[in-house]
Amino acid sequence: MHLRPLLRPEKIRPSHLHWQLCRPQALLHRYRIFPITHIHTTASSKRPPANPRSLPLQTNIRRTMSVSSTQKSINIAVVGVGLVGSEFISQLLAFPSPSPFRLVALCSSKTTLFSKTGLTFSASGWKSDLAQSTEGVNLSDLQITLAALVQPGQKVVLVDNTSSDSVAALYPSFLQAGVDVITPNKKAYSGDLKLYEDILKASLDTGARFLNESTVGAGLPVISTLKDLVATGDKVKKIEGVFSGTMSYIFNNFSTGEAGGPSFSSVVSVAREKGYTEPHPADDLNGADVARKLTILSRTIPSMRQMLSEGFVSVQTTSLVPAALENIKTGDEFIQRLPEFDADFADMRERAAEEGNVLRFVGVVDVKNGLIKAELAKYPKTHPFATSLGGSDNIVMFHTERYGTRPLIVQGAGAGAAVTAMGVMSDLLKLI
Ligand SMILES: NC(=O)C1=CN([C@@H]2O[C@H](COP(=O)(O)OP(=O)(O)OC[C@H]3O[C@@H](n4cnc5c(N)ncnc54)[C@H](OP(=O)(O)O)[C@@H]3O)[C@@H](O)[C@H]2O)C=CC1
Ligand SMILES: N[C@@H](CC=O)C(=O)O
Ligand code: NA
Repeated sequence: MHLRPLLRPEKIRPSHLHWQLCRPQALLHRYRIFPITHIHTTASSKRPPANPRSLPLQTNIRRTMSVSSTQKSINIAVVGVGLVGSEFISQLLAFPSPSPFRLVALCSSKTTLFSKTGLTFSASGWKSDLAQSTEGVNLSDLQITLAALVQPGQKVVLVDNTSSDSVAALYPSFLQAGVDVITPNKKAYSGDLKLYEDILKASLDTGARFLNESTVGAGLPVISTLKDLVATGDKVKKIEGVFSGTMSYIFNNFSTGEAGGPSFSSVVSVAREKGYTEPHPADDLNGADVARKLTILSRTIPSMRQMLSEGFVSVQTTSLVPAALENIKTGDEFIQRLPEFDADFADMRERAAEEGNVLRFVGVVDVKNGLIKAELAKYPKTHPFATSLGGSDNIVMFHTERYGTRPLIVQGAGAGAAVTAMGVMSDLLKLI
């Protein structure tokens, strides 16, 4: 087996973006059943219709959100026009007129389009206009330009649809300038603690908001649910579930509890084609994506945030990336080499199936015991993690004082462009 060796015993702080790594086989002997008593599906995994006019009722609701004669449109600058960014722009431009939003800037990694009165596009569309722009990308300049647009009653929003650390590092300066920040990018909220604290401070100083619903569970209401639980004084005891759309898709298809099945590398490829993976699929398979999500959730719970900032808690993370593939630079090469390890993964699957189990990649934030972990575990094939999840479904169970023995459960598609962009749009609507 060529999986990552066990690294011990140091405590690694999520604030420094490292995770304690464990070898999955060591953990596969564990057998756990969670007391699930109620499953409430809060979001559909169906892709929303591209044209809002096809839903008259929805259109009416959205029309009430359009800007009134006294209200100014919200100026929006979008950085990152990949899978999620492109879908976000489609959803934004599909808003019925008069829209409460005005798109003032678009930035790819190479070019920029800007108009303070609102961008208009040629017949060939925004993608081609952006590609043909001769203006390069300078986000410090963009910050100064957007700051100048902030006025009393005039909101300006940066929507970061990249997975870039360097864009994330600029959030405090945008927020200090009064620009709201909305993003599905996990880097700022799960990375260096100083950056996270600078974001909180800048937001407090200016009242500019930072919203990141899509960083956990894509469009599923996970962050907003947790914030509501905390803000209303409930005590969160534990959060557990399947937090990765990629890992969910992989194991829902790879490990069904029956002998045999598709190769590991083939299901990873399909997850990538469907747009569930991070730009580099190793960031999903090494558990880092789940560890980031668990860190984001933990920082939202005051007692956990305290423990994290004091270095008392680490995120124990199981990596599924074979040691030989750890330093592969591109996603394409990683996918190309993965079949070399199919036999190892098939072996894990067969051993689980022989015991009547399936493999699932789960995450736990155990507030009571100060424990955070992302791991590959075995579950009986009758367990809800085996029977109730399909596609890229996430399931997140909040065990709290008020919810007692019946956890609050959020379940539905947890990755994919349509549902992620919807989460970004829902954050935008919170500003109206
Ligand atoms: N896909 C999903 O299901 C989900 C994704 N997310 C998050 O959403 C974000 C986007 O994901 P996704 O759309 O799938 O990824 P993509 O790789 O498709 O898109 C990211 C885009 O960001 C661009 N980019 C990178 N750095 C910069 C920069 N400095 N300035 C401007 N543009 C830049 C890239 O351009 P180029 O290609 O030229 O490098 C690329 O087009 C990520 O943070 C991801 O974690 C969150 C939840 C679910
Ligand atoms: N790669 C991530 C995308 C959403 O955060 C996942 O698979 O969950
Ligand atoms: Na979410």
